[in-house]
Amino acid sequence: MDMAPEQLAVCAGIAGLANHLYFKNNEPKTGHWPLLGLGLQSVALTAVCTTLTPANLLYTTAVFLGSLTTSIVVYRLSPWHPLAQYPGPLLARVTKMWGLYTQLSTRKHKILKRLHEQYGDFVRIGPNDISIGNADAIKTVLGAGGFQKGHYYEVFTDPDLNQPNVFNMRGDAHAARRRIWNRGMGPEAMKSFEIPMAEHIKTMMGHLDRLSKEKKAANMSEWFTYFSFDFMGDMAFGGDFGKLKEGGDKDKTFPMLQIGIRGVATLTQVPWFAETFNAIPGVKGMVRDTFDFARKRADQRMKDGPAEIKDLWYHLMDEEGVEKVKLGQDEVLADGIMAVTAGSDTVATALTTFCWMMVKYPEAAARVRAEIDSIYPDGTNIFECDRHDELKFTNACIQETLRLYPPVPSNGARKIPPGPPRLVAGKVFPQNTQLYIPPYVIHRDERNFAPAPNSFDPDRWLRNGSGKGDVLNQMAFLAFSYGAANCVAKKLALNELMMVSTALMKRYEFSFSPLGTPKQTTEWDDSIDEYHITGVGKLMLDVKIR
Ligand code: HEM
Repeated sequence: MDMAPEQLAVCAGIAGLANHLYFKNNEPKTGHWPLLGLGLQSVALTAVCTTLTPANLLYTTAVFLGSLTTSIVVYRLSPWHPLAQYPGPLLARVTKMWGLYTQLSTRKHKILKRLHEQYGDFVRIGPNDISIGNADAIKTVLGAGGFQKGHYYEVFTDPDLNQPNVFNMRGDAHAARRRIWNRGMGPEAMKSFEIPMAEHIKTMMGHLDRLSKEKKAANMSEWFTYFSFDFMGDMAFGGDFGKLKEGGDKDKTFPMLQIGIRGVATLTQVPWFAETFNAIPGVKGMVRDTFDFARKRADQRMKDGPAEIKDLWYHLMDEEGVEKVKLGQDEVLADGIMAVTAGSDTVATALTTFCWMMVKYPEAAARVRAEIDSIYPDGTNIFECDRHDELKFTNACIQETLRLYPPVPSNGARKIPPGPPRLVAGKVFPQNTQLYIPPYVIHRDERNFAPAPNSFDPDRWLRNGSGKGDVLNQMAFLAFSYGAANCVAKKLALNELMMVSTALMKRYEFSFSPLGTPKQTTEWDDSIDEYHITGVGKLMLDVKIR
């Protein structure tokens, strides 16, 4: 057949529309097969309708893809789209490329805050994605009977191991894995983890003492990263990674890890591309190298066998022999890697920000020190967590730090399940809508925390909403998320934050070093990068032993 160009255009146009209809109802799970399918359709259309020459192929492809793209764009912007009533940036409503841009910008939390100020509680931040800035949605979305994690989380799987982990499992599988984790986070475990925690803090303080004597500034974000990473090694694999001992990162674990985590965070916006990306030669090998530190520790752990302190490996491998079905080694390794990535930057960011706050607000620091001195007068039992509850103001400062700078500022999305539309905070959402409830936005909303939601006011936690004009909505504190998939290690993380801060505030006075440390709040805000979790830039402090 040799069609006229107009007839060919009509056929290619119809094929484009048909493809849109198909993809609308069958969301692709990979990128390569649909892309290959589109390419083959162009070739087939050209060959069937006319002579297969490069010029004809180009013409058919242009019309075919043009029709497909136009159809998608028009539908997504049209009043017939089920999310048409929700406002948002034009580009976000049309394409996930906008989400990709926000993720790559590392400023997603700030962008979302600005958008909520502009558009209100419900903002369309993707063709099928809504960000909710209203705390009334928390229980429905994240609480018991809430929604399961969306596509966003699927990419948090190491392609080399190809095993899901507690972070991206759903439903019964997630509940079963959480049960094991919860055993590893019980009171007995909390007590035993105090030992390696204290040892690492002492090692870190050795370095700080040295820097103090040499009158050299300490990069606190670096020291806290070494601390949290080493401690996660103990907690997950029964042994640290040696970063604090060596006082550096000679084998360059962190730059590799940073690239890996940032890459995954980017893929959350285009999960269908993850499998394609991982199929690129060399990618799996790169991932393997990135997490080699964990593999080495796991190998060592298997050689060593269980130690007195029961680590996560002990529980997940069921070395106690209480589970009916045992997990495989790769499944355990996947969770171990997840523990290290989930528990390192989060804790390091929180500690660094706390330190920054203590230098920025010297009156608060003086009150923290006075409180610590009153509970631990001679400092001998400073590493015992039992009396942390008595440090009311110190706890309030940590809470306020986590409120203003939640280490997971935007969180991932939950997805409305197949079936009828669901009501969330008075609005209706159709199946497959991805819903975000960003902590950074919720925490800085005066309906939840007033007065001055953007200011550091630790006393708000002590007043507990009782002051004139005070609002303190405990339900809206999302630093550790909420519900069945909240932070499994919340207690452990708080123990770390309290133990480090009490020990350091007891022993040292900190001040901003002249070496380019962010001193203004805006500068500090700008030093924080979001890539699902967050990382902070350098915090150079001069350290004086008290
Ligand atoms: C200040 C420190 C920490 C903060 C603020 C924090 C915050 C969070 C948040 C907000 C989530 C939910 C994320 C989401 O749904 O996208 C989460 C989940 C999780 N966190 Fe933490 N975290 C901290 C420390 C830790 C530590 C030390 C560990 C150590 C193992 C850890 C392990 C996990 C795991 C495994 C999950 C996934 C739980 C699940 O999906 O069931 N976190 N964390």
